[in-house]
Amino acid sequence: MATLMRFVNHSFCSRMGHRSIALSCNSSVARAFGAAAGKPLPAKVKIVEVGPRDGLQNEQTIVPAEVKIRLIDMLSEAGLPVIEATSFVSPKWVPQMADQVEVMQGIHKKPGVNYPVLTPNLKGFQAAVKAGAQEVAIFGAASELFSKKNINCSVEESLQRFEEVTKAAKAQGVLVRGYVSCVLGCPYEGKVSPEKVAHVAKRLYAMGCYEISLGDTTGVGTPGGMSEMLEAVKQEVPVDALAVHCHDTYGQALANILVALQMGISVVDSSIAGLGGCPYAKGASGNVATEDVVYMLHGLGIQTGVDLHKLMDAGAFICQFLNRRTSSKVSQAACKL
Ligand SMILES: CC(C)(COP(=O)([O-])OP(=O)([O-])OC[C@H]1O[C@@H](n2cnc3c(N)ncnc32)[C@H](O)[C@@H]1OP(=O)([O-])[O-])[C@@H](O)C(=O)NCCC(=O)NCCSC(=O)C[C@@](C)(O)CC(=O)[O-]
Repeated sequence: MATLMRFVNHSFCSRMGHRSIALSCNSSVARAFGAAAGKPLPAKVKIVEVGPRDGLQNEQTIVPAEVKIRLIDMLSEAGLPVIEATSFVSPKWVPQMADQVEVMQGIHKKPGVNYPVLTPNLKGFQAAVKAGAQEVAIFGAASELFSKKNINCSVEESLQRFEEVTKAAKAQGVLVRGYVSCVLGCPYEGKVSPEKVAHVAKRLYAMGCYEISLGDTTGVGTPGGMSEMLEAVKQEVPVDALAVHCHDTYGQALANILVALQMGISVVDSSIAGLGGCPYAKGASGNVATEDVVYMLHGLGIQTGVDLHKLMDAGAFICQFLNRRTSSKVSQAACKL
C-alpha cells in the first residue's frame, strides 16, 4: 500500500502545470469537417479504454493489483464509459494478468461504466463470471499463424470455442464483445485479406457479439488499407456494431481512426499513455494513446464524456509507476515533458 500512496496523493500533471490545451467541444466543427470531406462525422464517440489489460499485459515487471485497481478507478473518474479491466487467460501464457480476480474484486465499480474482461474459452468465462464480470470479450484473428501463436488453435477451432462462450454468456445474461486481430496485417503472415477479416467478424457477430473490435495488432495499417478493410466488413456487420483498435507502431493510428469515423464508426479503442502491445505479436508497440484520441475528437467537436485533464493524470500516474515516458503526444506537450 505504501508503494501505491507515493503515487496517488498528488496530480502529476497539475504539479508540472498543464499548458493551456484546446478542450472546447464545438459540434459545428465536426459538421464543417464532415461537409468539407463529404462524409459526416458522428456527434459522439464511445471510447473503450484497454490500458489496464492491453496496456499492461506485455509489461515484464509485474504491476501490483493495487496499482491496477487505482489506475482503473482514475480512468472511471475521468469519465471513460468502458474500461477493459483484465484477462482470464492462462497465467503461464500471460503472467501479468494472473491477479485478475483481485483486480476485478478491488475496483470501485462506477454505475454506468462497463468493465469487460478477456476470456479465450469457457474456463476463462466461468472464472470471469465468478469474479463478477458482467461483460466479456472473446478474441479471434484473421490470421491462422497469429491465432496459433496467441491462443494455440486455428481460427476455426477458436470460433468453435467462442460459440461455447457466447452460448453460456447468453444463458447468464453476460454481454460479449468480439475482437478480430491482424485486420491490416499479420506479423507472421504479412498481408491479410479484407475478406478474411469480414468472414471472422461476421461469424463473431452471428454468434451474438454485440460489438466487433477490428484490431490493427501491429499498427502496420494506413488509411487506404483501413478504408478497404472497413468496406469489406461493413458488407457483413452493421457499422453500428463495429469498433476500431489501432496500435500506433508506424504513427498511423489517428489517421486510421479518422478514416473509420468518416466511414460511420463511432467506437474507438485506445490505451492510456499509449501503453501496450500483444506478447504474441512481435514488434507491436502500444495502442494509440487515449489522451491523443480524446484531444482529436474534442478538437473535431465530437463528444466523448471524458475529462482530458483527469485522463492525463491517470496517464502520469501509471507512467510514473512504470518509470516510463508517456507515449501520448498530448501529455508530452501539455506537461512539457
Ligand atoms: C487460450 C489458452 C488458454 C490456450 O492455451 P493451451 O495451453 O492450448 O490450453 P489448454 O486448454 O491445453 O490448457 C493448458 C493449461 O492452461 C489452463 N487454462 C486453459 N484456459 C485457461 C484460462 N482461460 N484461464 C486460466 N488457465 C487456463 C488449463 O487449465 C491448463 O492448465 P494446466 O493443466 O497446465 O495447469 C492460452 O493460449 C492463453 O491463455 N492465451 C492468451 C493469450 C493472450 O492473452 N494474448 C493477449 C491478448 S490478445 C491481444 O492482445 C490482441 C487484442 C485483443 O488486443 C486485439 C489486437 O490488438 O489485435
